Amino acid sequence: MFETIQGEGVHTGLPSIFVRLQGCPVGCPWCDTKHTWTLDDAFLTSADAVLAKQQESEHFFDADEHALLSLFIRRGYQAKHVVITGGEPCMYDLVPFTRLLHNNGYSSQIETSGTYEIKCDDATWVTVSPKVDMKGGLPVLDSALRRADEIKHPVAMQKHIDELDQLLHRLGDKKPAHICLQPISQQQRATDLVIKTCIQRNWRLSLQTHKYIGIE
Ligand SMILES: C[S@@+](CC[C@H](N)C(=O)[O-])C[C@H]1O[C@@H](n2cnc3c(N)ncnc32)[C@H](O)[C@@H]1O
Ligand SMILES: Nc1nc2[nH]cc(C(=O)O)c2c(=O)[nH]1
Ligand code: SF4
Ligand SMILES: [Mg+2]
Repeated sequence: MFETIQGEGVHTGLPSIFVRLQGCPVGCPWCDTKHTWTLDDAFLTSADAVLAKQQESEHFFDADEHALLSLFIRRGYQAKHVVITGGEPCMYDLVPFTRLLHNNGYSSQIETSGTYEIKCDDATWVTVSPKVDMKGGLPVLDSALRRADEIKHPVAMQKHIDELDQLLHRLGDKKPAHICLQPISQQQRATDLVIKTCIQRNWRLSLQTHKYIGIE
């Protein structure tokens, strides 16, 4: 859990509290948060120990929605936007947490792969970064994409754009309002391809801006 600036997608630039939920079975080879994949009780520790981490590790803490809200206040966070990411946050039922946030003056956003059913408040902004090789299969992904406010598609090569085209084709006129392409791992070739494609299609460029400016 940390306070920073949203670095990706439509809300880029917005001060945000990030809550990174532990566990993800999807296994994207280029994932930049591989330390969140395991969910092993051997790494269960206290909130204070996790918040004091100086480097990435698989250690995590257990908290309900009320404990998280209390921690925001105890740590003096000023941001009013909460980004729930992971790992794969939709392994968890996020209805209680997102409702509590909205009742306390926060807005919320979920960053999900679309591999699990999305359970959250209606007012939550949902960003789906589609992963096609997953457990839930295409029905789960299609319903996630229909709920999505924003698609943020990671791209390294043309094949990834072709995959997105197939997904969008299946959705027909139920496409999310915002489609962003995000170069994988700041690679120059991926960035060039994404710029060219965004201009052609009138889609949005999402750079991982936090990585360019060296913040979390
Ligand atoms: C680490 S994932 C966690 C949330 C969820 N599991 C998902 O994939 O959306 C957060 C975002 O980072 C993106 N991402 C992960 N590794 C990346 C990389 N190396 N380059 C660009 N984007 C990456 C994902 O596609 C996703 O949009
Ligand atoms: N600053 C910042 N913005 C982000 N947007 C999505 C992120 C994520 O890892 O889900 C992320 C992240 O890790 N840091
Ligand atoms: S789904 Fe998200 S957290 Fe899981 S491996 Fe892929 S990018 Fe990483
Ligand atoms: Mg990240």
